[in-house]
Amino acid sequence: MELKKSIFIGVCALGVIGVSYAVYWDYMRRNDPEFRKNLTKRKKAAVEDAKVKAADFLRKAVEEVAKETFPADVTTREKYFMEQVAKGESLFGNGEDGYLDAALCFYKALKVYPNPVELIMIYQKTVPETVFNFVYEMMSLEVKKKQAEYFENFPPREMNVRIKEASQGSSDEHARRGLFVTKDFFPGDVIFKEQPIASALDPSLEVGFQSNTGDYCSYCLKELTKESFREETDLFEAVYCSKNCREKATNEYAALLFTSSDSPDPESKEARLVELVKSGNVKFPLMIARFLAKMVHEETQKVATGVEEEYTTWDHVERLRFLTVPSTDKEAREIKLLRDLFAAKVPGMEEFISEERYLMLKGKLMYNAYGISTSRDNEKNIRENTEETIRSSKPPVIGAGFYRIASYINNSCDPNTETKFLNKNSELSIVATKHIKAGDELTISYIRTENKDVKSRRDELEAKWRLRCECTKCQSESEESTV
Ligand SMILES: C[S@@+](CC[C@H](N)C(=O)[O-])C[C@H]1O[C@@H](n2cnc3c(N)ncnc32)[C@H](O)[C@@H]1O
Repeated sequence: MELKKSIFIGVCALGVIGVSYAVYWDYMRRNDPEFRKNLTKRKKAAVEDAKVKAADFLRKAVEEVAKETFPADVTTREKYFMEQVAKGESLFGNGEDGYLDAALCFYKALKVYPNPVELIMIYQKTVPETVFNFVYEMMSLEVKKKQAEYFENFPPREMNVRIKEASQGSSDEHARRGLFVTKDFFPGDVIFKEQPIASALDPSLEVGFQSNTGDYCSYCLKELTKESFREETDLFEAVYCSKNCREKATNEYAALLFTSSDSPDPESKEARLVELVKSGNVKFPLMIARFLAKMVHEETQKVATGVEEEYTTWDHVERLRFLTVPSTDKEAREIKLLRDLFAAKVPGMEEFISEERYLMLKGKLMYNAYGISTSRDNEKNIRENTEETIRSSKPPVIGAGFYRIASYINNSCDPNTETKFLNKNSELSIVATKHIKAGDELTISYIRTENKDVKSRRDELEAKWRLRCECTKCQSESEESTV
């Protein structure tokens, strides 16, 4: 048979099969319940299959985009942005088959747009809902990926330390992290330096509280000289050592917490916070207020500038271990005060400051903070601190700071590092006191250990940190005492 003829017969046969199949299918769909059930099942399976394929596409797309380098200069970024948006529009214009590819273009456009938050809002109004959901899903996948890789990206490599499983420490699996060095250090070497996330002077040392012990910068905790820059900016009557410190404090928290006014209302919420801190000589409610204000500032900055840090302050804090602070009347008063204070200023913050979150935050700050020692005069008569859980530094301790990396250092009663405040401000330096080899864990003494035997050291650590010290010194001394 000729090739042409056989093709003709073949096509006719296919046509007949096609028509009879359509008739059969329609008949069965209307009359056979079993067939209808199977059909629904198959439809569901097809939807599921499409979902799996879409999820797979989106996951791979996020991984690929993470490897891409985007144009650096403004003109090429703009050109790239316009290209991606135009391509995305034409893809979704072709119908559902183009939705995934369209979403990828819009996601890539987000990468070079100066204000991503604004662009997301534009997308929400202008692209089909399914496409928008795909873009949104890619953004969530990116966030999840970043969170999962947190300990690979943080601390930055140049700091020569990594956060890993610790060799000693609590049996609680969440408490087993520690800080390890990636190169050798020798006694006296500064291993890394770190600025606090939040800090506070001992309230009795704030000038507005009529201290007679000396003046310290309310922002960086540096001791002030006669020539120091001084400007009282708020209800707190804080003084600062430089314009820079005043500006930072104003931007990060003071403008939000303490609105400046010539005759502050003593009944105002701000005044009540000052009174609470002052009367109890407690810095943690103030540190928490500053921390929350800083978070708000970070968010508003992000929206205003479109520039986003790789990890937010909350991302850092979330991973830190803490002990639960019991809820007493004191905490209830602090919570109420902060909720009232923030409610009037930032929508949503009142709900955010739940009892659970406040106690968690207080626990994180209290059990991770370091004492700050910036005074040049060791003999100064500094009022006894009422919040003793902070990890001690050499006296006199004039305040406390909460740090992202140093928080991970575990206790040892024979430590290989010590804290120093080399710039005489709240910048913490972790300094080697021994030869530390690459891969070794860094340790610090949480308490002052001079003239204390294993029992008193363990008792003190138990009382303040609820930890039974398992450092090598305590282990060997407790073995000796049982022999
Ligand atoms: C400030 S955190 C240190 C980092 C913490 N290991 C982590 O995983 O994030 C303090 C907690 O670490 C544990 N820890 C630190 N030093 C320890 C030691 N010498 N013996 C037992 N547990 C210790 C205790 O659970 C303590 O409450």
